[in-house]
Amino acid sequence: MSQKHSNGIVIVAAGRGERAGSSHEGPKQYRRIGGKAVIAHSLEAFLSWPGTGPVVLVIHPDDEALLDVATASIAGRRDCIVVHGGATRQQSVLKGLEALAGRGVTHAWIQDAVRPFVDAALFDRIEASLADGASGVLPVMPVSDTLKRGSPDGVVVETVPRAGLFAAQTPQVFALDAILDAHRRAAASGIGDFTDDASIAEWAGIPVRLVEGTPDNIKLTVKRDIAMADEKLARAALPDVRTGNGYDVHQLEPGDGVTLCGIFIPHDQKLKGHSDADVALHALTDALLATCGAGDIGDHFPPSDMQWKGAPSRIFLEHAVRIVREHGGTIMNADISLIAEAPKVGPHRQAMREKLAEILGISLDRCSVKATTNEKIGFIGRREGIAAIATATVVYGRGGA
Ligand SMILES: Nc1ccn([C@@H]2O[C@H](COP(=O)(O)OP(=O)(O)OP(=O)(O)O)[C@@H](O)[C@H]2O)c(=O)n1
Ligand SMILES: C[C@](O)(CO)[C@H](O)COP(=O)(O)O
Repeated sequence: MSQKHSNGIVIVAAGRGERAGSSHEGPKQYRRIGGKAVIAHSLEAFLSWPGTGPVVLVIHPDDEALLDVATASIAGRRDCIVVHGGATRQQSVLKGLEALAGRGVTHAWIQDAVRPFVDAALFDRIEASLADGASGVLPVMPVSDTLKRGSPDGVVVETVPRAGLFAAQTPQVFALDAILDAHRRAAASGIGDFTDDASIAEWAGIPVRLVEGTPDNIKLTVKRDIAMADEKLARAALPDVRTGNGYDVHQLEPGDGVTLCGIFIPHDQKLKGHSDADVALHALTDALLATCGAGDIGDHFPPSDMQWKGAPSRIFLEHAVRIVREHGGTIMNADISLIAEAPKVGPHRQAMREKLAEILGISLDRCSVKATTNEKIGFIGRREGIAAIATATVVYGRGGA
């Protein structure tokens, strides 16, 4: 059954974070991870989601200034309602729900400020469950460790079957009237040891539907959780730089010239191959494809396919450039080493670099061509073939490859 609803958000942030230990930044919800306070991550996740209505921030009376600093740059922060919490999470949630009442909200989304990795995909799953008529929704992750019950003196008492057991996350979402009533009744009855709102709903007889949580949506509880969250965000902010390499070799035979890096060089030999046998562009094509795991030149242009007979190798390279761009890549640099006894590459090097710059669509200083002989050793030294080694550097955008 589908029903119209409007969402009010309660973000509880009035705890003291004793298990995480103290810091000069204040309790854990004000600690900076990835350059931003934990509570700012959680708040931004909601404010950037279109389904969000009024937001209540439940804070400790001592933390007004910390909240202002932590959320100063967040658009929409000034529209949030700020109330003071209580001595327990349960009491803080009740204060937040009371602040939502009378604001035209049908459903309350109750969120721990200290779950900074909550995401819009989870909101959408919850929303779908509400639209389907759920009166309460709880995001959960199945428990994956074997569970033991221990005695106070540290001895295993029993193994608890884990089938059907889940770890509860937030946001936990309920019809506002029902959960507010349940919280009020629990408080009036002096029951103050509920650690989450789904257990209050359970106590009050409100059916709660499970939806799949998000593995990353962890609660920052101890010091190590905060350090790991910070490292995770620091890693995510690093540019995604990838390097690919490629190698190719073609045999020489009597002829009138070779094409290397797209430049024809008159010579008394030619390179034998299905296409124009430009080893340099072939190696670079492989290097580019390697940066996004897109196979090699043979996968894209099988030698058995007659349409590539005598083809100019720039079309292979252009294809690789397209694939890199489709994966969100920006080519930063291409470097080719040619290994040939002859012809001399030096006089053509500038033209080769210009050709690479044109095909790759990057500046000349990002294109390098080098050459070396093989000191008359081996098949290259005997002028039986020419080889090329290429390296490409590509930066991929987040959400790209
Ligand atoms: N009196 C309280 C206690 C907790 N919370 C909030 O409830 C969430 C989850 O609680 P928890 O991780 O237990 O936080 P703390 O109570 O701060 O941690 P600790 O138990 O280690 O002191 C946190 O966002 C916390 O700020 C709250 O609003 N009011
Ligand atoms: C609400 C909660 O995050 C769900 O897992 C959890 O119960 C909070 O527990 P805590 O005792 O306040 O850490």
